[in-house]
Amino acid sequence: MILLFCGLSGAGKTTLAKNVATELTELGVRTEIIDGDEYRSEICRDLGFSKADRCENIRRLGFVASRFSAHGIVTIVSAINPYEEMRRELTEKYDHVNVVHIDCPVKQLISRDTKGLYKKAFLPDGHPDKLKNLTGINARFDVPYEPDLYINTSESTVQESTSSLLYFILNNLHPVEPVKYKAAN
Ligand SMILES: Nc1ncnc2c1ncn2[C@@H]1O[C@H](COP(=O)(O)OS(=O)(=O)O)[C@@H](OP(=O)(O)O)[C@H]1O
Ligand SMILES: Nc1ncnc2c1ncn2[C@@H]1O[C@H](COP(=O)(O)OP(=O)(O)O)[C@@H](O)[C@H]1O
Repeated sequence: MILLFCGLSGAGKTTLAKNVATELTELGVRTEIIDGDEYRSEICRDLGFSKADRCENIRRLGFVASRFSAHGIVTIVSAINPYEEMRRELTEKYDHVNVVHIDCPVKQLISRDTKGLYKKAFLPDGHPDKLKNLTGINARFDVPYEPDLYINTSESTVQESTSSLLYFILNNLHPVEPVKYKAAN
């Protein structure tokens, strides 16, 4: 099972992925988090934030997720994943993909500003530190069309949001299916 998170920076993706992974592990459910930020400093370090690079990023994360998921591991892809076309591509390509929209109003994100990115996006044009492509401010984010789960982190506590996610995962777990290997040629 793949949980394909999408949501703006600071919405709560990392917090909820880690919390639910802890709870699942305690229940004996094997879980893996594929975090956009983390993979960007490793196998996606060649990628920036253009549309083409973001799409390539999501393709790579989706592929890795599919390998974990094929072994019965609950796999959370925690990335902004801003384009509906990419979410659809992965949903069609791999089995048991669930889109989870981690939502939060931009006004609240600007006040959270956990990484100082929003402050940088609002710097005047021409400022050397200005962030020109922050998703939701000056770069596109497609609101997901009919996500499998919607969580608004401005309306619920971390514990409540974690519980919604945990409930969803436990109710949608699939039995492990044998992994099929294709010969490379
Ligand atoms: N311009 C711009 N826009 C969005 N995010 C930015 C940007 N520059 C750096 N960052 C940092 O990169 C993290 C997002 O990486 P992702 O791999 O999740 O992005 S994407 O799915 O490919 O759009 C994101 O992590 P989160 O804050 O956890 O979402 C930021 O820390
Ligand atoms: N209901 C909630 N769910 C998740 N995070 C929340 C919630 N309410 C407040 N927060 C806070 O919002 C911030 C989210 O940061 P983070 O998880 O790093 O976001 P992201 O990974 O989407 O960039 C954290 O400081 C977290 O404590």
